[in-house]
Amino acid sequence: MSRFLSSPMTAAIVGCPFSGGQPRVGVDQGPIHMVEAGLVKQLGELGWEVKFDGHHQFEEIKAISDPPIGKLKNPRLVSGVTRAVAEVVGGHAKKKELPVTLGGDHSLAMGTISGTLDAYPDACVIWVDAHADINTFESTDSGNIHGMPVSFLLGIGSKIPEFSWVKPLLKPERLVYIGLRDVDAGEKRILKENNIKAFSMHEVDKYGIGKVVEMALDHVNPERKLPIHLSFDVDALDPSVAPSTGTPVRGGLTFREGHYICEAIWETGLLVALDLMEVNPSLADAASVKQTVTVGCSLVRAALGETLL
Ligand SMILES: NC(=[NH2+])NCCC[C@H](N)C(=O)O
Ligand SMILES: [Mn+2]
Ligand SMILES: [Mn+2]
Repeated sequence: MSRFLSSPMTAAIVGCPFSGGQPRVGVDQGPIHMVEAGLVKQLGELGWEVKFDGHHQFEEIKAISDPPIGKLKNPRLVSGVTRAVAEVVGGHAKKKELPVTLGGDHSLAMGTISGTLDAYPDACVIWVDAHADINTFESTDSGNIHGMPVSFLLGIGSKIPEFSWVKPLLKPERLVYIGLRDVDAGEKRILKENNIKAFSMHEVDKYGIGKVVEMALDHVNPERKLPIHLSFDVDALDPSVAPSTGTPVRGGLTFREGHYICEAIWETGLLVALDLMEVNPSLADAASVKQTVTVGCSLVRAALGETLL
């Protein structure tokens, strides 16, 4: 059941083979692997109409010359690609379809969330990740834009002309994190200064995942009536569960905790967009890759209504 989607419910798979927001090759192969693992068919079996137009090639986006801006790497490429993604995701959302964006690196969320907020200005964002991805132009150490999309969406940090298309439509009180455990010092300051609610692994341990999801929803969606964008970085899961990802951090969510989050969000009936990011099939051995791709697909199914009984 979903309050905002048309029936029959349509899921639009947005395949984004993109790696320009971080340095490790291979994350662009994530969406291709998830589709090849049978995701389209699996969602069909759950009762969804599934649209899949093939993977985006971003052919129109050529960053002929893309020197760093400050520390930011591939800025024009990331801007161009995420802008195209925003158009596609926003278009599906306006048609009352559920965009399911497969990454690719998490800089893509600059596009997906812009698209969602274009269609649903009052949407809230649940960001499930080991990382806060909220570095600004000033605070980033790595210069990898996949560690920065949230700051652009909030409109904090120096404005960069190349990213002027990103409207700062996300309000800090409409954002909540679950799963954090590797947050840069500058990011901790930004979270505090902007009063952003975050449930780290410490809170998951302390309260249990059921209570954490409930508290997260109470914060961003107290009356349970706002549309929800779920942005899930597969590195939120423990590396023993999802090893094939570019920035693994130990001490993460268990298989069930990850799935519980997806199931509980689906149960709200408020989901309007989903991202599944940072699956990198070129890191680790074949068995680990298969495990990570499989878990990526099952998280998507859980968020789209698959139940255990
Ligand atoms: N989407 C991710 N996996 N992000 C990792 C970010 C790591 C680090 N905080 C950085 O800014 O570079
Ligand atoms: Mn991450
Ligand atoms: Mn991330």
